[in-house]
Amino acid sequence: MVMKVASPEKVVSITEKVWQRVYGGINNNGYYYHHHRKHRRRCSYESEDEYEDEDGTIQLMQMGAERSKNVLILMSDTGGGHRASAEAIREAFRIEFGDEYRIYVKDVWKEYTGWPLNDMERSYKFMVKHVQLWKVAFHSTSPRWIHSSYLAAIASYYAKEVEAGLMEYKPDIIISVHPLMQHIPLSVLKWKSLQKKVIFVTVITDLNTCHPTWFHPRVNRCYCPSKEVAKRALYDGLEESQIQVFGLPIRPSFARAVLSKDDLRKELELDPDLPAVLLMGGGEGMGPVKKTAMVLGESLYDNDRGKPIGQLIIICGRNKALASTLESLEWKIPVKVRGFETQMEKWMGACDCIITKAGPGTIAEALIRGLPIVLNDYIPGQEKGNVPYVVDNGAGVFTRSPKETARIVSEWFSTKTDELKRMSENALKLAQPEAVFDIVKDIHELACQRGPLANIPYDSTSSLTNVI
Ligand SMILES: CCCCC/C=C\C/C=C\CCCCCCCC(=O)OC[C@H](CO[C@@H]1O[C@H](CO)[C@H](O)[C@H](O)[C@H]1O)OC(=O)CCCCCCC/C=C\C/C=C\CCCCC
Ligand SMILES: O=c1ccn([C@@H]2O[C@H](COP(=O)(O)OP(=O)(O)O)[C@@H](O)[C@H]2O)c(=O)[nH]1
Repeated sequence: MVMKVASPEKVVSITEKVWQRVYGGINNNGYYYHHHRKHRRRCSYESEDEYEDEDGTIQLMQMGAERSKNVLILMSDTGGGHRASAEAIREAFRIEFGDEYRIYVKDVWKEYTGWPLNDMERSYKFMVKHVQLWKVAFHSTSPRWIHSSYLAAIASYYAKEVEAGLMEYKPDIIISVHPLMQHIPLSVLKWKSLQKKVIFVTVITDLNTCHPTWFHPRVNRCYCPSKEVAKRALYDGLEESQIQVFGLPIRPSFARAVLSKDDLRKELELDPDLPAVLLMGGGEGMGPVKKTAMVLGESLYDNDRGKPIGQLIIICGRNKALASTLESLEWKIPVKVRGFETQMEKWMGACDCIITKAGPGTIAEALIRGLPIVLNDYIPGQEKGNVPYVVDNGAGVFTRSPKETARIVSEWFSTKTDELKRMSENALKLAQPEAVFDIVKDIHELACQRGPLANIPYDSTSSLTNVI
């Protein structure tokens, strides 16, 4: 692996100083040299044919390029979607780049700071249960001057803790998949003069009406899952060059799933012939799941013929109380009640349609599987815009009424199978299974474009701060 420093004079001299302090050597051609080491080609500033072998024994190499790069993904379990996206990104890095990147998925706030940052999961659960409270909190914090000043105050209060939390992982790249994880880490990077060393990108996990805290003008990239979100980002002051629209990152197992519906049904012990509806409410099993299940249990049973016209799979996520209540009920139709499932691609692949609250992760996954969607609820604010995203694109319907939901599904399974098929086709048109790969490849490109300062080891960044 070779590198010639092609950056402006100033960078060369800064780098030279740091490099001399750390390793003590730079040759006349501007190549950094290292004895007797060969490495697989990774990020490179120049093409291989510009390689010059000094004397046959000295190998030239890119500064620090032989080590894996550390990627820190910042997330919080406020809902299930942020973790699912973080894991999707981790898996896509592994598939695309093997050991070139070392990935850490962390809630740094929870591990290193104090209240209120370390307790966001509980606070969020409480607020969305009292939905009006969440609505007020979401909208009242939307103006930039409000959330910026609030987050700036928290950043200065927890500066040391956040710094310790970030530096523990010596990140070359920080990826935030959470709306409240831009301002504070970016402030810390600024205070530590690490902005040139560390790449910071945001991967937005809301499909439409996202909160403006997602948009921070100092990010290197802001990955927007839809054109609607990109428009908001531009409106909020991000430059076009900062924005990329690839889609919402979904676990690669969804994109790469190959098993047929018949095989999946066998594996999951489902009825091989009856149409199947999947009922869920995000990672926490939220929304009117119980009531909907009970009405479906009746409406998917044909009383005249004395047999079911469909089967029901209910995934309750982390809502254990819901799972045990549903398990204790008597059903006329085949019903499977499950807790938190790790192989959602299989359950979705085995079903014919889905009923869910308007969680962006579940929606994006269902689209990839071509499942028509009945949206039966949404969290005000960030999930509101997901309803027109699905309905206006002909991939599903919205109703809050469990009775109406049951009627729609019964019709899809009996008299309106053509509508079910049409919606399934529309769902597949909206799907973006490759988004997560496009995102990690773009991040890799960013890492490759970074100048040599990005490769200076963390142990030497105090020297870096002094010379910049
Ligand atoms: C009138 C003056 C008000 C001054 C502010 C005072 C207090 C703030 C109180 C509450 C904070 C409200 C935060 C609002 C911003 C939310 C941004 C957002 O979109 O959050 C969404 C995430 C959840 O993720 C979503 O989950 C969904 C599913 O459930 C779905 O998957 C979706 O795709 C996801 O995006 O929400 C959070 O993470 C909220 C955490 C709530 C933390 C409450 C803590 C309350 C205490 C103090 C606040 C501390 C820090 C927050 C600073 C907020 C500044 C904007
Ligand atoms: O048992 C479950 C339930 C949900 N999920 C995943 O959790 C995420 C839920 O995200 P979404 O944005 O739909 O809603 P949230 O949970 O954030 O409200 C999706 O990726 C689901 O596939 C899962 O893996 N197992």
